[in-house]
Amino acid sequence: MSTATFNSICFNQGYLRKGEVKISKVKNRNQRVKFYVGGASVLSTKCMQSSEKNKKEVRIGLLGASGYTGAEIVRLLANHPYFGITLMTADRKAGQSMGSVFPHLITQDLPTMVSVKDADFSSVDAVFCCLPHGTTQDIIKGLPRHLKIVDLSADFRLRDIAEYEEWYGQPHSASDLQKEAVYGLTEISREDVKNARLVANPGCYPTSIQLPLVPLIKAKLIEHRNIIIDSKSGVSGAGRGAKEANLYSEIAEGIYSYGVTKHRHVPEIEQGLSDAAQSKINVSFTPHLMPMIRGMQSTIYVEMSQGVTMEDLYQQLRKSYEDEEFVKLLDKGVVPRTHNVRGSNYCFMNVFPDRIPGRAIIISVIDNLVKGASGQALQNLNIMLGYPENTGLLYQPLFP
Ligand SMILES: NC(=O)C1=CN([C@@H]2O[C@H](COP(=O)(O)OP(=O)(O)OC[C@H]3O[C@@H](n4cnc5c(N)ncnc54)[C@H](OP(=O)(O)O)[C@@H]3O)[C@@H](O)[C@H]2O)C=CC1
Ligand SMILES: CC(=O)N[C@@H](CCC(=O)OP(=O)(O)O)C(=O)O
Repeated sequence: MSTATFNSICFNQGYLRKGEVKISKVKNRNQRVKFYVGGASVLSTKCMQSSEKNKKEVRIGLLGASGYTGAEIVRLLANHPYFGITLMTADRKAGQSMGSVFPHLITQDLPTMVSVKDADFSSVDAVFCCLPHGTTQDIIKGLPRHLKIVDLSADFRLRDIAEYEEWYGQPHSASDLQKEAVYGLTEISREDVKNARLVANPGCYPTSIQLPLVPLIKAKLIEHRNIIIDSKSGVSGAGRGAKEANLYSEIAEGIYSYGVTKHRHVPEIEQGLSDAAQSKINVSFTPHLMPMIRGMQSTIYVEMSQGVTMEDLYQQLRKSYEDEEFVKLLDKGVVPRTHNVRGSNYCFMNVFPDRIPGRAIIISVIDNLVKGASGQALQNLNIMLGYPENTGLLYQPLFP
C-alpha cells in the first residue's frame, strides 16, 4: 500500500475531498481501487484514463422518463461518467423521443421511450423507477431479479403493510418485496443501502424533516412530544400529471395548506423518527403548496430535553453532518432559503432559539426534485454499485 496526500483528487469530476488519500494495490488502470479520504469515508471507484471518459459501464433503465423526476435523472446523468441510459419508458408518451417531450434535454443521446410492457431488461443493470405509487408495485414485482432498483415512489417505504393500505387507500400487492426493500435516507442508512437490491427512496417532505430531527432524537436532545412541522413545497412536487389545483391560475399569488392532519407522508415521517427514538413518536405535520416551481422548506418546532441548550442542538447537528457532502449546517444565525439549494443535491439546515423558553425552531431546505427525489436516488444507486456517492451530483445551486 502507498500513501499520498492531495489537496484534492480529480477523476473526470472532482470526486474526493481534501485530505489524506491512501491508494492500495494499483496494478493496472482497470483495477478497482480503494480511497481512504481523511480517514472518514471509504470510497471505491475505477481508475480511468481520460480516453475512457465517455464509456459508460452501467446500463440504466429509466421507468417513467417522461415525468419530472425522470427528466431530472436524465439531467443528472448527463454528467455521470459511469451510468448511461439504455432504456426509457413512458405511458401516454410511449413512442416519443425525450427531446420532443422535454426539449431542454435534446442534446442528450437517448433511446426512444417505450411502454413498460414492451421494455427489454436483458441489457439493463439497474433501474430508477419514477412511476406513480400503486402502479409501481405491480411493475417492480414483474422485473427480473438481476436488476438493482431505486424506487422513487412511496410503495416500499412503509414497513407496515397495513399502514400503507390505510394511508394510501389501496391494497399492497408486493408485500414480500417490501420486506427486501431498504429505506434510502442516505446519510442515515448508508450501510444498509450498500447491500440493497431494492431501495425505497424517501419522500421529499420526509427527507427535509428526518435529516435534522433524526440526529437530535438519537442524541436524546429533544422531547418526543409536541413536534410541530410546517412544510412548504414547490409545485413540481405534485408531478407533471398534476391537475386543476396545480394550474398556474390557482397556484400563482397564493399559498394553500393541503392534506391537513392526514397527509400520506405522516406515517413515513413517524416511522423514521420512531426508529431513531426506539419508541413511538407522533408529529403534527401540515404541508403547503407555494407559488414556486421547485424547492421545499420545513420549519420544525421542538421542545428541548431537560437541561439541553441551543448550543447542544447546534453542536450535535454540526458533529452529525460535518463529514457529509450533501447535508450542511449553516453558520449560526444564517437562515436557510430554498434559493440556496435550487438545482443541487444539498440539504441546508439551521437551528434557532424560540421566544418560548425551552423550545427551538429548526429550518431545513432541499430541492424537492434533487435531494427530495432524483438526486438522492442517484446518490443511493452510486452506493449500491460501489461508486463514489457524489458521482454526477456536484451541481452547485442555481442562484439567484
Ligand atoms: N415530483 C417530486 O418532487 C417527487 C416525486 N416523487 C415520486 O416519484 C414518482 C414520480 O414522480 P414525478 O416524476 O413527479 O411524476 P410525473 O407525474 O411527472 O411522471 C410520472 C411518470 O410515470 C409514467 N406513468 C404514469 N402512469 C403510468 C402507468 N400506469 N404505467 C406506466 N407508466 C406510467 C408517466 O408517463 P406519461 O408521461 O407517458 O404519462 C410519467 O413518465 C412518484 O411516485 C412521486 O410521488 C418523490 C419525491 C418527490
Ligand atoms: C406538492 C405535492 O403535491 N407533493 C407531493 C409529495 C411529493 C413526494 O415526495 O411524493 P411521494 O411520496 O409520492 O414520493 C404530495 O404532497 O403528495
